Amino acid sequence: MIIGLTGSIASGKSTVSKMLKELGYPIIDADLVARIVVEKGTETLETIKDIFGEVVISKDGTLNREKLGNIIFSSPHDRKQLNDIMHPAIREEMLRQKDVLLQDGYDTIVMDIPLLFESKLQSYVNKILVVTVTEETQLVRLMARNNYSLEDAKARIQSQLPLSIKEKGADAVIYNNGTLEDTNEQLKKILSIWDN
Ligand SMILES: CC(C)(COP(=O)(O)OP(=O)(O)OC[C@H]1O[C@@H](n2cnc3c(N)ncnc32)[C@H](O)[C@@H]1O)[C@@H](O)C(=O)NCCC(=O)NCCS
Ligand SMILES: Nc1ncnc2c1ncn2[C@@H]1O[C@H](COP(=O)(O)OP(=O)(O)OP(=O)(O)O)[C@@H](O)[C@H]1O
Repeated sequence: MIIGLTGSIASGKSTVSKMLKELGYPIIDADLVARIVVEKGTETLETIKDIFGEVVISKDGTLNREKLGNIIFSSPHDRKQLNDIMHPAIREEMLRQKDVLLQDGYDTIVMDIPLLFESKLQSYVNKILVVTVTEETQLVRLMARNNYSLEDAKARIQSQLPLSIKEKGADAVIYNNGTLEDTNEQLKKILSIWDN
């Protein structure tokens, strides 16, 4: 079974992903894959440089993530351009990692895909698990974790589909406003139902 783990920025995907890893599930992390495909020397990074200019490349030749993030999170047009460049490479690498895990004998794999709904990847997974929080909780945690201003935090939240829509498209929802123990209990209950 392929579980698609998603939510929105700072809703708690990585937190739940860590819990899944501790329970022995292999994880394919789209955000990590998104870092692999733009490593120094990749074709994808060259294309990003051609489109967005040297301004998004640091002195050591690596991607200046903060500069590119500031550009794309405030411009839907630039964000679409970046997605068109990066998403095919991300999908290819995620599917490669999935095949390796299936060959290694895993029968349940977790794909942590923040943009599962935005990129219409529902057909890549068998079950969709959405981690959701209230907007207030999301803002507070995002600003605390990344030291973003309220404006930057809101720009990033608004660059993704609302959690209310994702909850409707989920096979199961984890409400992550409480304690980590509470979230863990919800996760284990969902897995016990799915694993039967
Ligand atoms: C623009 C980049 C370089 C900024 O890097 P930075 O380290 O500052 O942010 P990070 O990667 O941790 O992403 C922050 C949050 O934004 C989300 N996010 C990333 N890209 C996008 C996007 N194109 N649209 C909406 N949300 C996004 C991430 O899932 C995460 O929740 C980076 O976000 C990126 O490469 N984005 C394009 C690739 C992508 O779409 N990744 C999502 C995989 S599903
Ligand atoms: N139940 C919780 N109680 C308190 N803090 C939490 C809880 N869940 C997550 N957090 C904290 O909130 C922040 C966001 O959580 P996390 O990084 O798991 O979200 P995410 O969805 O993976 O975010 P991103 O999409 O940006 O990677 C982190 O600092 C995390 O430690």
